[in-house]
Parts: sequence; C-alpha cells; structure tokens
Amino acid sequence: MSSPRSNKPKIVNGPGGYMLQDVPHLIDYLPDLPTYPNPLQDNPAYSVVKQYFVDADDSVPEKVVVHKDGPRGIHFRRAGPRQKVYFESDEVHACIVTCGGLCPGLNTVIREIVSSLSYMYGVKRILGIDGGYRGFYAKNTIPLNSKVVNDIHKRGGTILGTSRGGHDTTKIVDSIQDRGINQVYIIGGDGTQRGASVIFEEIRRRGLKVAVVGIPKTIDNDIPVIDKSFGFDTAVEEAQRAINAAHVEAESNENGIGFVKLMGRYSGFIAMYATLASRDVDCCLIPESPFYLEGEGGLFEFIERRLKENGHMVIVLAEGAGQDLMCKSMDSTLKDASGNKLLKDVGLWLSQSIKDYFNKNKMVMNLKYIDPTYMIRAVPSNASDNVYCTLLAQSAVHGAMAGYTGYTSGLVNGRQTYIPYYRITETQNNVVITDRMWARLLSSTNQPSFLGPKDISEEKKELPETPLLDDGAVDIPPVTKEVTK
Ligand SMILES: Nc1ncnc2c1ncn2[C@@H]1O[C@H](COP(=O)(O)OP(=O)(O)O)[C@@H](O)[C@H]1O
Ligand SMILES: O=P(O)(O)OC[C@H]1O[C@](O)(COP(=O)(O)O)[C@@H](O)[C@@H]1O
Ligand SMILES: [Mg+2]
Repeated sequence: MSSPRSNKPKIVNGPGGYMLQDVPHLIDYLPDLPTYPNPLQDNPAYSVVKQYFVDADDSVPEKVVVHKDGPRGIHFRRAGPRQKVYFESDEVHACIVTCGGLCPGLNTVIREIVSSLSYMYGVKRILGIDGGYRGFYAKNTIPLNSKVVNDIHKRGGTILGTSRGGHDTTKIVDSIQDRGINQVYIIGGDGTQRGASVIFEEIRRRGLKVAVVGIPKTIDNDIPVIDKSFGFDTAVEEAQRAINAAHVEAESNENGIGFVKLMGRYSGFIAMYATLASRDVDCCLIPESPFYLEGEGGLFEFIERRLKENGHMVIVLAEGAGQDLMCKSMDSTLKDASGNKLLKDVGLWLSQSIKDYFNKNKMVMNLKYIDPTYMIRAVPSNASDNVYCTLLAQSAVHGAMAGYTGYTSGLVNGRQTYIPYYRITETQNNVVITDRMWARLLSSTNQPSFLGPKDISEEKKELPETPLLDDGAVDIPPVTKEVTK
C-alpha cells in the first residue's frame, strides 16, 4: 500500500492472483476527515432499492474471459453510492469543465452531473468552467443548476465550450483553491485525462480536500480499458447517413465510387464499426492497417477489379489512414495546441490519386467524395448514449462524494468502475488488425488485407487485442500499442 501523499499506484493483492488497481482516496493524505451518512438513504426514489449502496469490497474484473487455471487478474473498484460520504451537501462546491474535441453526449454528461449533485446529494453550488482548461484562469465561470441544464441533452456540442492547449497546472490549481472548489469534474479525452492527472497530483501535493474526477470522452474511442466511449454509437449511426449517400451516388453512376472520409486520428474504430454496420462498404482504410496503391495486391488493382465485378463501390477512409503515403514534401511535424499531430487531408489526396489512375488507364470512373467529419461529432447523442452518459455521470458523482479522487469513471465489462489515471493515460486504444473483429470486417467487405505474411507475424508480436466490445478473442493478453504524438 502506498504512503500518504505518495504517487505510487495503490495495488491490493488477493488470493488466486487477484489484483485491485485501486484509486486514491482523500484520506490517503487527509486521514482525519469526518464522514457523514449518505443522504440517498432518505431519498424516496432509492430507499426501496435493496442493497442500493455498493459493498466496499466490490470490484470488477478487467478481463471477464479467463482460463480454468488462470489467475483472477486485474480488477477495478466498482462505482456507485457508498454508505458514508466525505462531503456535507452544503459544503460541496463543484465545477465541470469540457476539453478537447467535441463528442455527442457532452451536454448529457454535464446535465447528469448537475442533476446527480443537486437531486441526489442536495448540492447547490456548481460552476461551469468556460472553454476548457484555460477557462479556469482566463474566463468567467457559468453558474449551473438543474433549470439551466434542463434540456441541454437535446443539443450537440457542449454548453460550456471547449478548447485545446492552455493547460497551466499551477494557474488551474490556484483558481480551484481561490474559488474554494472541492469537486472537479473533467470531461475529455486522453489529453484531458493526462491534464486531470497532473491537476490531481498538484492538489494532493498541496494537501487540499478536493476530489478530481475524470469522465472519458473520445469520438475516436482511443481511450484504453473502458468498453467504449460515450457518443461513439451516435457517431457510427450518423456516419451511416454519409455511407448511404455514397452508396446511392455510386450505384447511380457508371463505375461510380462513393468515397467517405470519417474521423479517426490514430484509431480506426469509427470507420470499422460504420463499415460493419452498413454492409454497403467495399473497402475500409484505417490508420492501423497499412496499405499501398500501385501494383499487384494494391488499392488501385482492387478498385479496378471491384468496379469490373459490380459496376460501383463504396470506400470508407479514416482520416489517419495512409498519411505516410502522401507527398513527403508536406510538413508532417505540425501540431495542434494540445500537441496532437495535425493531419494532412488524405481524403482529397487519395480521391485525386484514384481519379488520376483511372484517367491514365483511360477507364470511365465517377468518384463522389463525401466528408462528414464534423457532422458525426456535432450531433446530439442518441437514446442509448444518453442512458450511458447518465450512468457515467452518476457514478462519477457517487465516487467524489465518497471521497475517491484521482480517477476516471468508466464502463468495464458492462459495469461502472473507478479507474486510476495511469491506466487511462499509459496507452492508446487501437484496432488490432490481427483480431477477429478486423477479420469480420475483411470478410464483410471482401477487401484485401494489404498485408504480407511477414507483416501479420510482426503485427501479432506487437499488437495483442484491444476490443471495443467482446470480440471473442480470448487467448492474447491485454496490452495496447503505444502511439507517440
Ligand atoms: N500531457 C498533458 N499534460 C497536461 N495537459 C494536457 C496533456 N495533454 C493534453 N493536455 C490538455 O488536455 C486538453 C485536451 O487535450 P486534447 O489532446 O486536445 O483533447 P482530448 O482530451 O480530447 O484528447 C488540452 O487543454 C491540453 O492542453
Ligand atoms: O479539428 P479538431 O477540433 O482539432 O478535431 C479533429 C480531431 O478530433 C478528433 O475527432 C478527436 O480528437 P480528441 O479525442 O483529441 O478530441 C480526431 O478524430 C480529429 O482528428
Ligand atoms: Mg485525444
């Protein structure tokens, strides 16, 4: 067990190879904090629920598929309300911030944090931080209550605004301290969770009674450990509209190609799931799966063959795919304000390359390029994402009220959990092209893998599985690929 104020991971080992990767608690560095009965015990809506409070020993396994003689493996603390809380209702001064790119469901998460705090725990003081991390020190705050957030879940985007860059730990923690904020809810992707982790470390170093809670947001689904990120289903659904349009255009023209570019900087999950859902896609190109254009087994040959067979085709491309194939003279070292690599527009480049190839070979071809990039993340979340966001927000609030801190609230194997930051920030979730899910995609599109046997064995060595949902892959340990920015 770690000592007070130590930033070593809290690990609890148990029999049969059980390991709990626990999250920090305020009493790790403030051991004398008083506790109070959870006000939920008097809430008429919850008092009828048997065993409503989560048992202190409940934990959730990271892997549900185990071998008979294998170890019990890594577990995370189960999320949910506790018998005792470490904050009195009128003591709580909470704030919420949204950072990074947009994602469907942001407003729902904001709404449900506000509702959980006010309706479940009687909290009255909740602030919205305007425009991401820099809003802590460079902008005014937005007072939030259940009335203000009442119908925001029907809108896309975030009512709080968002931004990249601007993470100044000292200024942010100074602002938290000066305003007397004691619960900080930080909604954002991998970069944001890294930022939350350093904010938590600084708060612990200063010995403040402040719970720091991350809520994972990523349209790209590139956050590890969690089953999937909120808004992902909505984005995949929205992408169907573009793919349908591409199919209609392709079918109606001689040698028609419908070409759709989707988001996915390093991870091709949106493209993969949109393709699998659609069944109209002939070829899906993602960052994790290298491909080449010319010659035998290349993309051009495949397109030509598919057009000859079917008279039309649909291509889905994730924006991070094929970046290496593009003109070397273009500056590929440019970064955005958060340090993420700025991508070149591979969609325009590849569609032009395909046109050039068919012109050169004097073949008729009609390519229609559709770029719905921002449309799929700017829409409001769908019904199932709304429910998901609600549970996520409630879990985040229960954890902070119970004194946990320095964690990301996330769904693991269908259960809400508290995950220590280091597990969220150490790796990135990627499509593993030697997994069954990618094989399912290849078999549904009947596209070539563009890989030789050597590439496959290299890939197998490097990339064990990281499923979005249960992909049936049981025999490879859960390690993800490290991606440098
Ligand atoms: N390593 C880091 N340490 C501290 N803050 C970071 C770090 N990486 C990113 N951030 C901050 O997190 C916020 C969001 O990051 P970004 O990468 O743009 O989006 P996302 O959180 O969606 O990945 C930005 O304000 C950025 O400055
Ligand atoms: O133009 P922006 O706002 O930087 O967003 C573009 C990027 O945002 C993403 O949708 C997601 O990135 P984040 O998870 O960092 O928000 C990427 O797929 C895309 O490259
Ligand atoms: Mg990111």
